[in-house]
Amino acid sequence: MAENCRGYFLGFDFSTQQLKALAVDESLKVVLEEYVKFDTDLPEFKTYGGVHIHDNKVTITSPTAMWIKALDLLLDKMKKSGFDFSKVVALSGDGQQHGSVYWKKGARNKLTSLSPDKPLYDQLKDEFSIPESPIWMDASTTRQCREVEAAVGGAMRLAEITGSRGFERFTGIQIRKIYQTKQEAYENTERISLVSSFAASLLIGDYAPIDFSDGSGMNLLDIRTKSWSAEVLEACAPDLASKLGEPVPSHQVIGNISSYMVSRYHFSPDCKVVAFTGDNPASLAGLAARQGDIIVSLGSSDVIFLWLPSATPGLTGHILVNPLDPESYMGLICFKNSSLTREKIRDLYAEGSWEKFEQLLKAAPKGNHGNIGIYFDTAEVQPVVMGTFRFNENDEQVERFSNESEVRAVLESQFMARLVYARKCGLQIGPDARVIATGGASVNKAILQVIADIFNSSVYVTDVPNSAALGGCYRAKHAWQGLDTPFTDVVKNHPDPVCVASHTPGVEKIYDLLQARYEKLEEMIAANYENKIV
Ligand SMILES: O=C(CO)[C@@H](O)[C@H](O)CF
Repeated sequence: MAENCRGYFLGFDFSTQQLKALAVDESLKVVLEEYVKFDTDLPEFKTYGGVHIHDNKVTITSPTAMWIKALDLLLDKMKKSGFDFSKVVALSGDGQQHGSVYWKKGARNKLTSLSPDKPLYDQLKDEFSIPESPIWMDASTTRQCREVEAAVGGAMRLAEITGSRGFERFTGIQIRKIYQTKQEAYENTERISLVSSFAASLLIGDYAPIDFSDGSGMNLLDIRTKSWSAEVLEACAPDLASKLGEPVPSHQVIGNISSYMVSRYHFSPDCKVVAFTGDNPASLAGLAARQGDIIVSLGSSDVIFLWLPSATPGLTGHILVNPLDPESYMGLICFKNSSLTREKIRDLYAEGSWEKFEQLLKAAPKGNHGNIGIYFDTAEVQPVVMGTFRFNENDEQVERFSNESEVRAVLESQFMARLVYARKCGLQIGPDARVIATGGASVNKAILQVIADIFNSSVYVTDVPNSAALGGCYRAKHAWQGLDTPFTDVVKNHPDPVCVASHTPGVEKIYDLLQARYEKLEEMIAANYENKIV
């Protein structure tokens, strides 16, 4: 493929709260950034944080058609801004992991014959057998987790095959619930996409395949053979393989842009579309991460992930196929109570101001006088617990802290939890490890300082917070240049991460003790509350 093309590389990020587009030129200079925020730009869907939280508080979905309308809006905004679509030589993208889209019978006929005179939304909004897509925040499927684990020989066996034990948000588990509770709709479904492959389908004008990396977040893909595990599919729902299509390597060119996009937005008909993947695998690419880096993504979910040379599945966290090298892997641990929880504490105790939040944080000493607060506004991934729990230095439960202690407590407990689970996943943070922060909250230096102190490591950022969308650009460029070009060459102009926070000498004594208390207190609340919510 062309070496030094004079074109653009475009990346889409279908995340929980918004749809983003980023484009770079062949020197990796950003030439476009555009957004559609679901709650405010598409208020007719009445989402909060891009989602619908159902009355039982554990069923959480997003309207599939909202994502379609967001793409119409985004492309129109790009067109109005004068973006030259004809210069895009390759594109890719990502979607929030685990979410699923259910195309009803006959939808493919519509998808492959779209009229360029009308928006995608007008033509596709009624083509889904399940109009509300289950997404990664859902925690209503604990029973299905245990059923699928039992069917294949236990939690560890499921982890050995698919890289994870049964997790509530994982797609295969969600499909089992849909088969059990909406069987007619399931049988009226001709294709099940992930959010990533659904987005790619809108761009190629046909069903796009699921890639190995995002497919690793389904409890369905055998992460060693990179094919659907027949026994796990059977444990979830009948005739599932025909609805999923064949998975492909994440670097695969899956086709050219659709004639709809050429006619309506003047893309070049030769524009290549590279398989879309999950948002976290895309960030691994967008950060130009290397083995040894520890990525802390601070967004709607906080996620820790890292490049792994081999698969080491366990009962904590997840092993995914690496999006940049199908023979390598990616370790990942996800936490649901993240940015929205931090924002809630900011609104409750810091008058809604990050500046006030930072002042209060500094007013409380590191270690917070021994106060520990655990804030699970929505059922957490691990443990599956919901509620707010405050403990004083004597491990006595209390109703409330001072405002400054509430602020410090939410950050210290969140990042102690992240370290606890990362260690359970086998993560070792060596003296020269780079902790690279990304995501919306990575612009908040106060938060990064807490991470540096608790992780006992320096924290770096790059100046591109939209690492997932940027990962789409980089992956498109890699496929365009040809896979015999090492990815490190493709991203050689990527800005080096900059150290923005260093560990405070001596605080490890404080946090070693606090961390040990945190683990015991979390185990105690989990024992008392596990699964009481479903
Ligand atoms: O569930 C997650 C990862 O396993 C989340 O990070 C979602 O990908 C967020 F969209």
